[in-house]
Amino acid sequence: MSSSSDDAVAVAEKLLALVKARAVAQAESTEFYNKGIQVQATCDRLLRAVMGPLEYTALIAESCQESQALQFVTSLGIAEIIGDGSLALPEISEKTGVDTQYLGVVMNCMSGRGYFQEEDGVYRNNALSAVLREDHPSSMKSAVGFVCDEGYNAASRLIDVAKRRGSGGTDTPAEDKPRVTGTNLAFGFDCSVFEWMAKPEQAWRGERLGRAMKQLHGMANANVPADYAWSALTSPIIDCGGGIGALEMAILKEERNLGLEFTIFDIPDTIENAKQTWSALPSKSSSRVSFAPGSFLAPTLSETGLPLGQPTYLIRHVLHDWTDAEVLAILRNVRAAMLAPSNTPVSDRKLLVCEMLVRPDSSRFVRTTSMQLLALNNGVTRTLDAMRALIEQAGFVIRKVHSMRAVDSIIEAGVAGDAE
Ligand SMILES: C[S@@+](CC[C@H](N)C(=O)[O-])C[C@H]1O[C@@H](n2cnc3c(N)ncnc32)[C@H](O)[C@@H]1O
Repeated sequence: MSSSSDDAVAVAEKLLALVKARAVAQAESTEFYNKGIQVQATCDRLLRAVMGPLEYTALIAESCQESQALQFVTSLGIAEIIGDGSLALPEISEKTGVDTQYLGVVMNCMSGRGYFQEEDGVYRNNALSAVLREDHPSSMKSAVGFVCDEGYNAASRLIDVAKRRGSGGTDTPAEDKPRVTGTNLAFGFDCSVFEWMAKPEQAWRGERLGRAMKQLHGMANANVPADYAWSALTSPIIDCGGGIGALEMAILKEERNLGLEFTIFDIPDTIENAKQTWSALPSKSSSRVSFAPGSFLAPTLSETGLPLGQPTYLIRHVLHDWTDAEVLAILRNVRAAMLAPSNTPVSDRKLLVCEMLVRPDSSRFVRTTSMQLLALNNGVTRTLDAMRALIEQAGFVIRKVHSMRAVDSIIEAGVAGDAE
């Protein structure tokens, strides 16, 4: 037996032990969640041990082809076209208007990864291809569209951005580095990806991003509403960069949270989208939400439009979109808004930062998403220490860090010092 197959057997035994331990753990427990992450990492270790460096490297390099096969079938709506029935390749080709031979290669790549059930050239949907359908209750269609289009194209220009920024690491002040991103180079615009997607001609991308975020976080952060004591927060809660309010939609689904009040703060175009989205939702939850347009990066507090002196400020999935200097500017503006005079004692005002953090045992999803955030807007997925340092540098004191059965953690902070 070669030493590499010895390793593979040891890893396979570890994998079996983990799968068995997960099978007997309580489905809603932290242990069950953590074992799932360990199973994923151990499967990958097993693959490396069995395949060896050459084949494994070729697989990683060519995974971009699988990503594009996924995009090909998803954007053509093949899962919807097949529906609950079955279709032969020429029929799918005719309905989608694409070359039969190209389609055959792509479908073969997909069925090799487990998508669609194929028998004698006839395809049916299965559990994997079903989530590519728009009408699936846990659809991943927009997530695939966004990751395989903006994410993929932006990442292909990461190296050009890194070269333009030059060496110097984090010691070189961000203002000395050109503000150019992978998306800027890939799509030819020069503002932030959010401003670009808010333009009327790119509205479809902005809407797709909104759905993609909901789908990806539904998958990776579904337990956040249950694992944090939202109902104990003091309202109103100002959600800075709250987007269309995807978090509020999840939190307000729970009866016990219906006493909370939220203000969604975001750039004006996104606020218009958010208002439209909430106008179609039941009043039981929509009556709990109000809106404030502005920019958390404006040069003065009054220009930001941030609601002032409120008890709770929330920043979710925002800081990872920005460089350290930009994060400090955002946090300092939020701190200034928090310090404005009001009836709530300053010592009771709270900042919540809800973010994905990089840890030594982070999953593959966290690591690939970090690449994507970097490519999209020069965003950085930080370690807890790096995030802590920025929050403290901006004048906050961290009170608690909550881990959840999710890729996100929640950092609770107050204003540093006796600021009143
Ligand atoms: C990744 S999304 C997160 C949305 C939301 N917090 C969530 O978790 O679903 C980042 C949000 O930051 C908003 N944003 C970007 N630049 C902004 C600015 N200068 N001021 C306020 N919001 C901004 C974007 O419009 C977008 O909605």
